[in-house]
Amino acid sequence: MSVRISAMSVLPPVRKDRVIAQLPQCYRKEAALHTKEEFNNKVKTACQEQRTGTVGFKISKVIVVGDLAVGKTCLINRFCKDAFDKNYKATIGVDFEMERFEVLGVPFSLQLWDTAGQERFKCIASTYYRGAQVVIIVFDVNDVASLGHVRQWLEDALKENDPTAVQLFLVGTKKDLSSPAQYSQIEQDALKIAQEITAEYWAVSSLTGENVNEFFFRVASLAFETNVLAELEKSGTRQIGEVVKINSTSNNLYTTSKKKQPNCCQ
Ligand SMILES: Nc1nc2c(ncn2[C@@H]2O[C@H](COP(=O)(O)OP(=O)(O)OP(=O)(O)O)[C@@H](O)[C@H]2O)c(=O)[nH]1
Ligand SMILES: [Mg+2]
Repeated sequence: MSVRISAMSVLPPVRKDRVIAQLPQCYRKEAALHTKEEFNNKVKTACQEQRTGTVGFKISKVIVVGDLAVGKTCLINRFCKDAFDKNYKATIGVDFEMERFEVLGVPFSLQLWDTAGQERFKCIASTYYRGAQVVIIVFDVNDVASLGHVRQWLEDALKENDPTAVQLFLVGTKKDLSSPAQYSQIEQDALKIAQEITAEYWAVSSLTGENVNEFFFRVASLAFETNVLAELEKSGTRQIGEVVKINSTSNNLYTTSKKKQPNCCQ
């Protein structure tokens, strides 16, 4: 497909450690968006046959929300810069990072929006919530109150988005600071909340890096899978990447364009 080749030649190649060839597994089967071991077959075939349409050009918007100082910025910095700062510097409004991946041979990008948890910056931050395909709600596994505020963060994030089109993750941070006994206690509550709000649950440490890459790879993979499936659905019987024949009896294009677009990407 000529368009794809030209786009790939403009962009620098994706980093070797951002190449995803297998579906990364969930953290807890009890609270996962799905528990399949491999990428969806339709998705695999579409990628092999280069029938992924516009997915290769897409940038999925991911918003990261949660109480102040739970570790949102550190989580993003550990993944994007492999860095950790032990000093707290509040995020004012928002920051964002771009991460490029290659999933099943197809380029795919995440735009990670790091938002402020502090009340006084919240209204600035919330203006950036719109158009998110993924919402990551962060809490501190050593701070029960931050877990208690998860539903409020969810409500705020969903006010700006189509709840049916959003993939939700619940992430407990600072795992390095909790003892196994303390951790397993809060995990019970977190799993319950994750199930109730249909979120996938993860626990990480940005200090040690535990599960940070695994988590973001999982986010990229599930967002990618959803995008390809939406693209396949949109194309219906029409083959993505093929020339669409338009003639007087064909209203194929119009029916396609009337369909609801997935609420992702800007
Ligand atoms: N031990 C440990 N400390 C962490 C971890 N993640 C973050 N911290 C510390 O927690 C504090 C707050 O981290 P931030 O990432 O700035 O928190 P935030 O959620 O971005 O805060 P706001 O921007 O105000 O919303 C900092 O002092 C970090 O060093 C972790 O995994 N382990
Ligand atoms: Mg921050």
